Order: sequence, then structure tokens, then C-alpha cells
Amino acid sequence: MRLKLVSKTKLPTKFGEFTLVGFEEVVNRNNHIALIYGRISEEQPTLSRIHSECLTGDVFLSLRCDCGVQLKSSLKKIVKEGRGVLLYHRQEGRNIGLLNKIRAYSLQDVGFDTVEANLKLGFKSDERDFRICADMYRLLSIKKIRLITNNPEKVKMMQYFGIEVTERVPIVVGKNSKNYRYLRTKVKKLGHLL
Ligand SMILES: Nc1nc2c(ncn2[C@@H]2O[C@H](COP(=O)(O)OP(=O)(O)OP(=O)(O)O)[C@@H](O)[C@H]2O)c(=O)[nH]1
Ligand SMILES: [Zn+2]
Repeated sequence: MRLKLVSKTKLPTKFGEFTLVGFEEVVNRNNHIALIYGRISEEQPTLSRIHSECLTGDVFLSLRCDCGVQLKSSLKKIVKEGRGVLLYHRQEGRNIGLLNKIRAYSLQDVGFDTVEANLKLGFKSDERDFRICADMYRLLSIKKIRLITNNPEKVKMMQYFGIEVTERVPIVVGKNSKNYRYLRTKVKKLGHLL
């Protein structure tokens, strides 16, 4: 087993009361969390968001990306639905890490786009490992999801790792004048459906 469920607790938030579940990767001790709302059924597909960590967007509401607004909107959507799960996938900067993301932003300040900046730093355009998300679903006994995303690759990855995606639920929020170029690159080079 690559991942273990460590502990659970209640997490009241301004959106509603969630159950917070903490996970640890066995090999490197990296941590991830899930926020569960309402009663999860094994039969019915669960509305779910896989949210990749973005300190600048999630905490400081950076306008360079759309993450902060997407995070809040997903939590609201799940509460409105009455049940669902948000996986907070702690692979910052598409898994190049916070400091490399700052380096990538710095390259974008002088004209590179988000993909070119990753390549220039010696990374792939997307270094994330979505296997761990499938493991989190399995540990939560979730087999079928309606996945909130604009990224078809995430849908493919979940199917590949054995989680049935019955629907892709688009999330078209967080566009602004500062992230126009970033979002355009995601559409053109990373296949996002925006
Ligand atoms: N390397 C790098 N990572 C970035 C950059 N901008 C945002 N990120 C990271 O990208 C991740 C979010 O990925 P996105 O491409 O916005 O969206 P997605 O998760 O693939 O797809 P959605 O489900 O539609 O949101 C977070 O981990 C961010 O920290 C950037 O310019 N460079
Ligand atoms: Zn972001």
C-alpha cells in the first residue's frame, strides 16, 4: 500500500461542516487531505474535486492563476449537492514544488509561458502523480466519481488508476485580466476545456 489513512476529525468551515481525513504516503511521508461532506454512498457516484495545492492561489488568492476561486467554488458546490469529497492533493506547482514554481513565475515575468517555464527548468509540463488520488478514493471506499475539472487528463488518469468517472463537471470560475495568458496556455498546450 502506497498510502495510509492516519486520522479523521470534524472540520467546521464557513461553507459547512466537513470531515477532515489525513493521509500519509508510505515511502516519502508526504501528506494529503480529504474534506468529506455528507454521507458517501458506494453505489452512487460521488461529486468530487481533486484540487492540486497552490499556496499562492489557495491562501493568498493570487490572480496569476484560478486556484483560489476554484477551491472555494468546489467546496460550495459540494455543500449545495449535500454530499461530496474534495481531495487536496499536495503536489504544489504541478509537483515541481513551491520554490520552483516561483522560479517558473519569474520566467513567465520575462515572456515564457507556463509550459515553457517548466521545460526551461528541466521539468515536464506537468509532473503530478495522480495515482495517490486514486489511493485516497479507495481508502474512502469511493469507486465512482463525478469529477469537477476542466482538465481531461485528470479524468483519464482516474479511469486509468481504477476509479470510474461517470461525468466531468466543468468549473468555469476565476478568470481575470491577470491570468488571461495563463488560462489561454492551459487551453492551447495542456488541453483544458475552458
Ligand atoms: N509549474 C507551475 N505550476 C503552476 C503554475 N500556475 C499554477 N500552477 C500549479 O498548477 C496546479 C493547478 O493546476 P491547473 O493547471 O490550474 O489545473 P488542473 O488541476 O490541471 O485542472 P482543473 O481541475 O481544471 O483545475 C497547482 O498545483 C498550481 O500550484 C505555473 O505557472 N507553473
Ligand atoms: Zn494556482
